Amino acid sequence: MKLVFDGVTAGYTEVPAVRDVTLAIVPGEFVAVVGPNGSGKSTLLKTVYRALRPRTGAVLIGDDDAWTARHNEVARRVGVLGQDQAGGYDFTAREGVRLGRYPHLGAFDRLTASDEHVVEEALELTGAHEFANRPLSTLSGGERQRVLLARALAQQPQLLVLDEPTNHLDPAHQISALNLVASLGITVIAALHTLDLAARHATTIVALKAGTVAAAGPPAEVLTQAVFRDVFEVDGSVVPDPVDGRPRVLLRELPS
Ligand SMILES: Nc1ncnc2c1ncn2[C@@H]1O[C@H](COP(=O)(O)OP(=O)(O)OP(=O)(O)O)[C@@H](O)[C@H]1O
Repeated sequence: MKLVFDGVTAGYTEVPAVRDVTLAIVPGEFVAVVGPNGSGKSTLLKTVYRALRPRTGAVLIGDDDAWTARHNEVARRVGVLGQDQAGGYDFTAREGVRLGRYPHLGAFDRLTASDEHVVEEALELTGAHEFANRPLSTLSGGERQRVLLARALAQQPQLLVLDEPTNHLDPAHQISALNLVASLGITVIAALHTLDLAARHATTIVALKAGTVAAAGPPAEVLTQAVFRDVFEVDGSVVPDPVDGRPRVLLRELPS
């Protein structure tokens, strides 16, 4: 599914948190949105999943404006793992994942056997089946994060919006979660803090600085000395991993 930001400005006060963002994301791309704290990553994602309406500009999902299309159509197509999205703590993990099927159901429909199959598959893929019957309130941060990812997958979306999906995850689950979403072949836009993960998993990196796009393109074009310094205020280099040859991002403090 295509995703377009056309001159998007959005925010919470008179000072916008993202300004005049224009990006065209082609179907199947894995876009990592990176940038320092407060640079507007979550705000930009919120304009896609209808948590914050752009003040000016438009967000297009496929050929439809995210904000004027019928809500259910957008909900069906867009899977979301947001920040602080825990909610429903009395649910078990499995019940939480079942919520991912609701956009596909009519008002009085119940989950069918095939819906339940999709739910079980999402639980398995994320490894959340191990604690599927436990209340969400009893899960660790990383376990809950895997349930939220399973819920987004259970929706079988055409576009996945992930706000710091690796938050709370241990190294093995960080890698498996990003491999998993990349393997789906759908369009993914994910706010990521770890540049190394962005370099290894994304097809495109968008670097935000103070709410505007400082650089956008393939990882090798965006993760440059200039961007490390100008956007992140660190020194950095990208080197091939000695084992698999894929990129590794090494960061250092700026020389004083
Ligand atoms: N609900 C809100 N009300 C007012 N200002 C907000 C609100 N949410 C975010 N902001 C401000 O908007 C700006 C962008 O925030 P945003 O959460 O998009 O940044 P981010 O890049 O996701 O940051 P982080 O890396 O810390 O998660 C920040 O200055 C933040 O303080």
